[in-house]
Amino acid sequence: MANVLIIDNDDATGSSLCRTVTDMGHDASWRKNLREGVPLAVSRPFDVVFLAIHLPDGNGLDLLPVIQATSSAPEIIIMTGADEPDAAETAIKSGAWDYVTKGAAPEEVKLPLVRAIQYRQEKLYCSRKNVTSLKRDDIVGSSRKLTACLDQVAQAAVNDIPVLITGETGTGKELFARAIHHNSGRAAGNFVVVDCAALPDTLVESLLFGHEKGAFTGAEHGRDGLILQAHGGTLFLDEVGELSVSVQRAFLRVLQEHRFRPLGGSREVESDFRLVSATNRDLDAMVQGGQFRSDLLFRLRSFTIEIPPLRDRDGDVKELVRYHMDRLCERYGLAHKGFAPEFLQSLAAYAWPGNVRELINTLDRVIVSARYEPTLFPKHLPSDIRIKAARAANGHKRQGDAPPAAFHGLPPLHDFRDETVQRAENNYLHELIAVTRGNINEACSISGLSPSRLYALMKNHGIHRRYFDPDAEGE
Ligand SMILES: Nc1ncnc2c1ncn2[C@@H]1O[C@H](COP(=O)(O)OP(=O)(O)OP(=O)(O)O)[C@@H](O)[C@H]1O
Repeated sequence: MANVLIIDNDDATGSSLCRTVTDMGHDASWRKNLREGVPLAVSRPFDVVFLAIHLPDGNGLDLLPVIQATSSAPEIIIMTGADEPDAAETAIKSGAWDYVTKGAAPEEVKLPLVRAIQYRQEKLYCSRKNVTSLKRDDIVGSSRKLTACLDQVAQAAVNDIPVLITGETGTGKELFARAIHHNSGRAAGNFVVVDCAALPDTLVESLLFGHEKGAFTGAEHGRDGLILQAHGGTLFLDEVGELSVSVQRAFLRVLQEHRFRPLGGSREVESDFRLVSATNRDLDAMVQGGQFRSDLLFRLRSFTIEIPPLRDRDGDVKELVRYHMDRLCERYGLAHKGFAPEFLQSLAAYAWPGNVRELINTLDRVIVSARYEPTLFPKHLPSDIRIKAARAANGHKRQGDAPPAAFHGLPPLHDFRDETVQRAENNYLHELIAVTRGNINEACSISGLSPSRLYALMKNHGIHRRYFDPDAEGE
């Protein structure tokens, strides 16, 4: 929630702005002259100040530098009259964040305000970035696009504004929502998931708001709803696009006031939760089609994180395969497996319409087909995946796409050698784990390495030492 100060003597403009700001979930203070407005800006931290130019006791632009010099250094949005074409230019030259015309519709005021708040949050994040190290939870991948999303998680974690996570099915939206929670100041509170697609119409209100004993037939005990369970923590609305219109209305009120009345209750209760939502639907199109409330959408997406599909994340498939294959082997009590390079190449060539979830399901099928065999080859892949991957590779050739760099000519020997050694070492280590079934003495005796050298090599390759040392903590 941001703190916004309005300095304007015009009653209609001031009250309309106050309403818009509070409707967006922020705190609004309103003063009608510089005599009261400027001392307030000095004494209390504000994020944004809406400042009129012509005020009863002076020109707002003259005091703009004073407001900017306060310790909270708020962003200033100047309010100009429709008949002052030069005022906008003057405002920008004076270092204001933006300007709006007095009497503008609320929608026109919201965007500069959202941007100013986002800018401040990013600034705050950058200043804290050096001391903040993100807990990635189980998020695997180091592609540029995934790393950019992790940066956004870090930004979202240091403030409390609502976050909307978008992306195709199976891209990891829930995982990212959990990462925001675990890295936030609310990590000690609950992370409560509301699966909006699975809320039965008849029970939705009691599930969300809770109920008192005897509120309806069969309510033998009172019960807290999901919203109250999220008090002090994070409420995650998964598949938010599936909320029915009547529940959207009820939710909007809860988001505005953070208060609600349980079914059968006589008093309202309060819940201080942070909201994160996710969807794979086009909510703007749903607003256009009348299926989603625009005022609710506005509240949900103060900050947006768009998770890219797996096919656009260069190199992540390989990392995900190693990570999830190791977890699956552990779950089935199997020794860890090595990979033939062609196995990984086939997986990387496939488009993964179901994204990471489809990849994990595929690996599950691979385990069934490979069982105790220590190395995975393309033949272990389900045939539909092999066929689609082969078609995708052929498609590239037929369409005359530039062939991969390796086919043009040779890379520099130095790069080629390094990459080959790295790959060979990595395969060797996985084979070693598989062959020795995690017996460190046997692994040292086969490889001729000391335990410390072996552990160091594993660390270089991002392979966890617990494969040989089950008591090892996460690194
Ligand atoms: N980057 C990642 N690293 C490791 N595992 C991942 C990653 N992304 C997703 N997963 C795994 O993929 C599966 C699907 O992820 P998740 O449920 O978060 O996707 P989603 O986008 O919320 O899907 P949906 O839209 O269908 O609800 C989960 O098992 C999750 O742990």
